[in-house]
Amino acid sequence: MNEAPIGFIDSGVGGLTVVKEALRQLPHENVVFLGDQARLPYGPRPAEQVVRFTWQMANFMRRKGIKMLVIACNTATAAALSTLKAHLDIPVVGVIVPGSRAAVKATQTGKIGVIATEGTVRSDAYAKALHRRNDQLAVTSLAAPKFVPIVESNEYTDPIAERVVRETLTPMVAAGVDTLVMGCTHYPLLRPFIQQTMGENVKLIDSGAETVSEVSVLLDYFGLANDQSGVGTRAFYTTGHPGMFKEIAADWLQLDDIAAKHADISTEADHYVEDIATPGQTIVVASSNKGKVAEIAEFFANRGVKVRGLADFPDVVPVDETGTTFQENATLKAHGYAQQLGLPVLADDSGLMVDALDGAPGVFSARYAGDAHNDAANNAKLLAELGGVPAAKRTARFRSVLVLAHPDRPEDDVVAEGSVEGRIGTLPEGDNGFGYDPFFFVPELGRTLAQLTTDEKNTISHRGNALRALGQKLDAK
Ligand SMILES: O=c1nc[nH]c2c1ncn2[C@H]1C[C@H](O)[C@@H](COP(=O)(O)OP(=O)(O)OP(=O)(O)O)O1
Ligand SMILES: [Mg+2]
Repeated sequence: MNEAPIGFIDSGVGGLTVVKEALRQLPHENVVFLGDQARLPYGPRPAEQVVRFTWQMANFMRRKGIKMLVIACNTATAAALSTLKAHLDIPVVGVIVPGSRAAVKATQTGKIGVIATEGTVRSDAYAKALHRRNDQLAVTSLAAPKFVPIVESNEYTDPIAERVVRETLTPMVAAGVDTLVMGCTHYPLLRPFIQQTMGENVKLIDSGAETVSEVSVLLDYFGLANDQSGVGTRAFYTTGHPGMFKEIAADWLQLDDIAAKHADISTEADHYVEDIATPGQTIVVASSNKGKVAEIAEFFANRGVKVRGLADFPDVVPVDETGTTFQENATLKAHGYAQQLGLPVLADDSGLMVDALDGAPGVFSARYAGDAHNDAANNAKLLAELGGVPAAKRTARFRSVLVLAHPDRPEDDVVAEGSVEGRIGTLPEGDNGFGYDPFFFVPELGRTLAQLTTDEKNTISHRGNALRALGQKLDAK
């Protein structure tokens, strides 16, 4: 457990100011970061929506098996900290209390300023936290909605940033505070301009940095600190484009080997769900098709779940596909293997449906050219059958039906399906994938499925779509 990572979540790159401090104060700890850049900024959004987005990030993090969750975002802390704390059985830390505590400690005159997003200012969370400690404090709050976009667009060192900071902070300068809380984790990237505008005597409080001190205390308190020596692992995810993220992260963290990955959290539950697949969990996929198993394994790897195929169970007796529909065959396979193995089993039955061939080969896709699984023979037959059919009439789709069966609860099947539209080419293109992939051209991508990586194929394929639908059904249960 102590080697489990600490999870940091934010609406964007701002949370990296917290991660930076964590890498400095807690270098042995393993760290996972997620920035929801695709839906940024959080500041102007209604609190109810911020709560839902924050749950999606938290559920993504739970799949990574984190031992502690840091909400490295003031807007999300103000909106969602209490509900996350109430439901999760790991420590959850927000940035507002540590920032307030540091401000109370720093002020001499009792005049404290807070700059934050509209959402945080509207919630009044800082003023409340400060007044809970000392109701004599004079608190001036100011929303700075232009700061987050400047940081996210990587312009935080530009002259334009200097001007925006100067203009925004004019009322704060007039308030005569001696301590200013940077109540948004994006703002420390603008620190030089903020300090210059406020004057060198004003103490700036970095709420994120203060939070890491709190994390450090809690790790010891709960006996969760990682005793390993050496530098921990760092994993970075963004819901946006990894390119821009990497640039800012590399600059700010002074790390040049940042591997940032795209994360799709749109299918995560936007509320608390009790059972969530965590690392160490294994799913048995009822398939002897290596390509299929590899795709399903890749999908679940992003969620921390290991996948085993039938190749791992050499004694299992093959189940015949005697059904007339994908769903019948998937059900036969899922139950046949679940009974034999005594484990929950996920089966996929899939196939290609070509319009010009009235939906053939359909459920017979695997044995189109005979009994054996012979991709080359199947593709040759497909080309022969389509001989002379012009490109515009070669429309087709792949379909996948998934059935998840439990050995002891046969009535509890979860069924999901997905499809992808395309066109059958005349020459094979690409070496990845399996089956009919080299001939399945996807017009929107200008490539065949065999020209995509497994990850890319999953984002658009029938199987990927079916897996996402399955995930949603499981989360809703
Ligand atoms: O993404 C795909 N890319 C290319 N071809 C595909 C795909 N998805 C299904 N297909 C075609 C080929 C396969 O041979 C047949 C599925 O038949 P299907 O019975 O579901 O699978 P299978 O016999 O290969 O393995 P198993 O039954 O052990 O899971 O449809
Ligand atoms: Mg089969």
